[in-house]
Amino acid sequence: MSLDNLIDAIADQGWYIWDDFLSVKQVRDLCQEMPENWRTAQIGRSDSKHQNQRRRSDKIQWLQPTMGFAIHDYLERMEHIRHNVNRALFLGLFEYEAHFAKYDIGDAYEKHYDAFQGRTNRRLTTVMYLNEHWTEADGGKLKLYSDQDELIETVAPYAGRLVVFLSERFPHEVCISHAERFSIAGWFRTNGVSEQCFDISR
Ligand SMILES: O=C(O)CCC(=O)C(=O)O
Ligand SMILES: [Fe+2]
Repeated sequence: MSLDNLIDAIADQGWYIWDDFLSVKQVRDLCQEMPENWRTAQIGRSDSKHQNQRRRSDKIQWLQPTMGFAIHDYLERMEHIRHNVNRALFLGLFEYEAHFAKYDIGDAYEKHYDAFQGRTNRRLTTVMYLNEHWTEADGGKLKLYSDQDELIETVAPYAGRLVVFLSERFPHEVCISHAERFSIAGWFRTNGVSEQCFDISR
């Protein structure tokens, strides 16, 4: 698993799973820097944001490079990916935004797209998992579907594993979690204007 494999997989199939992207130590360091003040996650753009506990029940906290060394390091790694993916695939990825997510027992995220064509500038989704002792019984798997709604892959949220996929192409869901589940969800965005609206939503 490597950056070259990631680039080839995104070009060929649009998604990639990178196991051991981070070491156990790097995952632990990130967990140490995870803030405590979780906010209920929201769905949709700034003008239509609403909280919908049925569709999405995770709590989030946006990453800032100033939050700590491990977070800064993680954002640097994403910057490295952004640079190399742009160079190889000309996706025009301009910036990266990411939040920690916490799913308590019983939490889930119903099937959704991270981006709708022409309506947001999220192009490439990343999910980093932080669950060191995850087992089958803990549930919380990510299911990735094709745009014809066929199940492509079921992904357990093992620590160190990074999932990357094109935000507009793959509906996906987080199955009900039976244990506390931690992750960093992030999006590479293109710059700017879509359908005459600046998309500055978070
Ligand atoms: O945590 C995951 O596996 C995916 C989360 C997700 O789909 C999202 O935050 O948009
Ligand atoms: Fe998503």
